[in-house]
Parts: sequence; structure tokens; C-alpha cells
Amino acid sequence: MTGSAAIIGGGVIGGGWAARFALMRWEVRIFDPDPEAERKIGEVMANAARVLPMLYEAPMPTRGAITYVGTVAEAVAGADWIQESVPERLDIKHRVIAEIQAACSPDAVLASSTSGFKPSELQQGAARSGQIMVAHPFNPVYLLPLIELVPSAASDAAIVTRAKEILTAIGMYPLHVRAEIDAHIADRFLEAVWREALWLVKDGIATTEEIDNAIRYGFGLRWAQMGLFETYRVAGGEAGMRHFMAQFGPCLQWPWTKLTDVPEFTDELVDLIAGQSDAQSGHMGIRDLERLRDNNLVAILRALKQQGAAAGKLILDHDNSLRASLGDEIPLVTVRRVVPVDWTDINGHMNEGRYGQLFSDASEELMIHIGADREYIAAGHSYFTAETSIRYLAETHAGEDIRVTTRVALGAGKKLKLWHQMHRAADDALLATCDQFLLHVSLETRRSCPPLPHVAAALDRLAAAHAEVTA
Ligand SMILES: NC(=O)C1=CN([C@@H]2O[C@H](COP(=O)(O)OP(=O)(O)OC[C@H]3O[C@@H](n4cnc5c(N)ncnc54)[C@H](O)[C@@H]3O)[C@@H](O)[C@H]2O)C=CC1
Ligand SMILES: C[N+](C)(C)CC(=O)CC(=O)[O-]
Repeated sequence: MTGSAAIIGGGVIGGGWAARFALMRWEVRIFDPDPEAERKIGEVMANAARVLPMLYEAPMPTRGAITYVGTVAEAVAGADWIQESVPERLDIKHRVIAEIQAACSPDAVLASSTSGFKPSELQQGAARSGQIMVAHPFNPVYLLPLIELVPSAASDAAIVTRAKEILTAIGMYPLHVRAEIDAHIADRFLEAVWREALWLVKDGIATTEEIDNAIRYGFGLRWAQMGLFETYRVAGGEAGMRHFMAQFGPCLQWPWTKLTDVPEFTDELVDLIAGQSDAQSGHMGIRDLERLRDNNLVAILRALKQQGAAAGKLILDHDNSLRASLGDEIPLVTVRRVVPVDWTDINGHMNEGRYGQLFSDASEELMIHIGADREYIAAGHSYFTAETSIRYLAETHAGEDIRVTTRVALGAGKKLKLWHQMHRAADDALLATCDQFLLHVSLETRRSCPPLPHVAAALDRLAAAHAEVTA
């Protein structure tokens, strides 16, 4: 699914939305009065274009065009999705929504990135409340899939359903917040943690760095994969959640929490926190920190994807939906993808083991093409690799767009010989070649045997076509 998106307000969050939509093939128009907006969004886009494709094994869709326009009306005319990401002030949001509704289609989704306002507050005085809802993202919007989708009672159910479909199609996870509440679900949670952290710094119990370490070396890792309740269920041992609550429930009466009590945000507290934060991370620029954060997120998300867990499961499903079946071009393009950060080694280039993986992926794609697919394997037949010879011809780096092409050099009886070539998309440089010999096997006897007739016939056709071109 694709369409056109209007981004109103192109700061940290609007820029992230623009990148997410454009990288998923949407045409994007942006309005932001800041004369620096184009430069800033360009930098967000560069970050996003480097890392988002690393989450996928499938080739990314063709990138949608991004256009900067001079008025809200130009941005929203004909747009299917309008994302308001102006500063967190209700008066500004009301003014901007009025301007948007004067020029947009009544059927368009009009979503706000607001961290705290309820949709009914945004709808006050609106020309058409039905199309307005909250779609609250998380920074960086181009990597983190969660969107808190919050309609009010006045929101149009059909438009909300469409909003969910669009978000899913661009790889996001719309969490439908059923009852509107200030700061939705996740920001209430973040605020609670933030308040406790402020107290701990103010009272001199911990520094900003010690608090960050308390999160990232421990429970922060658990939260990314199981969240809060599932984590605690496991912590209850064999007796599960009931036992956990019996043991820890009463503690809430103890002085363990100051959550209802807000520390005064004095200049002194701001100086204390800002000073500690400078001491902790001031040696790195914001862009360096963003890069570090993005690389770590890619590695975590890819690990979760490998396990089919939490946000990784979502990316896996989205990846599968982006996969296209092979055409009949010669040679066949069997892999088209971006090299992820977690594939590099101590030399800063792609580890040699990953070449093997890529050529193996290419063979699997070819197997699917000739009918030796999952069903065929489930029925007890497959190909095993017997010999591989790889030549590494040039360095390959994280973030590079690569493709593998495959020719059938021999397809006779149980023998299959493939010739793979790996190229960098940017300059067509030949990066590596692979000579691979496979044998058709019975998964029952684990011994070689001829393929079933339909696979043999498909292989014959492909081998003949490839031989013709090579001759
Ligand atoms: N920064 C964050 O971590 C998150 C922020 N949000 C929400 O996203 C919204 C935007 O926040 P940020 O991007 O952080 O702010 P920001 O300050 O980075 O960006 C706001 C942008 O709006 C532009 N702007 C101001 N008036 C405008 C107008 N009348 N029309 C169009 N553009 C206008 C500004 O020039 C600026 O580029 C807020 O509602 C915020 O609560 C949501 C999730 C996370
Ligand atoms: C601090 N914040 C309220 C703007 C945070 C968010 O809204 C979500 C996030 O990305 O942490």
C-alpha cells in the first residue's frame, strides 16, 4: 500500500515520520516555517536511509519523493495521511489543525504526534472531528515501530481502521489505545520512571550515568523482549504471576516510591542534571550519539527478529510482505539487500561468514524458483550444499546496497552447480563470486537422489536458458 503523506512540522519527530514514509515508497510533502528545516530533515533522512534497510532481508521499496512546500495548504492537498508534529502547545496545534482542515480531503487521516494531549482536546473547535486522532510515535520514528493510536469517541471508525492499515503497511505497530487519557500509555510510564530518576539525582543518590547503567545493564534489556508483566510472571517462578504479586505487592506500601510526588523543577536541579549529563556524554556530538543509538537498535531488533520475538516478529512479518517472487531475468537476481551493522568484523568490513550466508540465501531463492520450496522440503526432498568456493574480490561495508545474481551452471539429475556473483549496487563493482555444488537429497534417507519431475523440468529449462546466454 502506498500514497501521499503531508508532514506538518519537520523537527525531530516530523523528520522521522517523513523518512519512514518516504523509505516505504510514499510520496511526502513537508511544511515547516523553519528556514533550516530542509537541512535538518536531510540529516534525519540520511540517518534513516542508512539504518532502516538494515532491518530487512528483502529489498526495500523504491524511495518516495520528498518535496518541501511553502504552505500548509500545498502540503495537505490530496494527501492520504497528514501528520501534525508541531510544538507541544495546544493553541499552536488548534491553529495548525484549522489550517490543515481548510485544505485537506475530509477522508484523509489527520494524526497528531502529541506526547500528551488527548484527541478530544485536539478536536475542540475543529471543522471535522471525525478525521482527527493521535498517532504518537517514539524517537527515532524511522526505527521504533510503536505508534500509540488514540481515537476519541468522535473519531470516525472507518478512518481509524484505515490509519491502522497504513501504519502496518509502513512497518509500524499501531497500539490502539481504547480509552483516551493524558499522555496515553507509554508516556505515562516514561514519566513515572523520569520522576523517580529526577528524585534520585536531586537527592544525590545516583548520577545520570549510574541511573542509565541501572537501566541498560539490567531491566532495560528484559523490557525490549518481554515487557513488564511477562517479565514479572517469569520472576514469580513456577507459581507465576500470583506468587510474584504475593511476594512484591505489599512492598508498594513501603517507602519504595515517590511516584505521586513531583520534584520541583528548579534551576538548581536543571543545572545538576545537565552538568552530570555533560560529564557522562558531552564528549560525543548529538549526531554521533544518534548513530550509536541507531546501530544498537538495529542490532537489538535484528536479534529479536532472529528469535521471532516482540518487535522482531513484526519486522519479520513486514520483511516477508516486502519479498517479491523472482522474475525470469538472466542472470537471476537472487538477493538484493543492505548490509546490516551486525555483519561487520574487527576490520570494519563484512565478515567472510556473511558471504557464505548471502550465497546460501541466493541458493535458497533459486530453489524456491525451481519449485524446491518449503512445501517440497516438508514433503521430504531438498538440496544440500556439498562444496562451496568463494573468492573475496573487494571490501563490503555496512550500509551498502548489494545484489547477488545466480546462474545455473549445471542441472543434471541429482547434481546442481550454481555460479553466484555479488555486486555493489552503487558502482556495480564485483565484490565476490561463489562456485557452489549442491546435491538433491531425500530427507528421509539423508542420501542423494534425483529431484521430483516438476523440479527437474524447471531446472532443465533454467539451465538451458543460462547456457544459451553463457555460450
Ligand atoms: N521529541 C520527542 O522525543 C517526541 C516528541 N513528540 C511530539 O512530537 C511533536 C513535535 O515534537 P518535536 O519534533 O520533538 O519538536 P521540534 O521542536 O523538534 O519540532 C517542531 C517543528 O515544528 C515546526 N513548527 C512550529 N510551528 C509550526 C507551524 N505553525 N506549522 C508547521 N511547523 C511548525 C518547528 O519549526 C519545528 O521544526 C510534539 O507534539 C511532541 O510532543 C512525540 C514523540 C517523541
Ligand atoms: C519526552 N517525550 C514525552 C517527548 C517522549 C515521547 O513522547 C516518546 C519518546 O520517544 O520517548
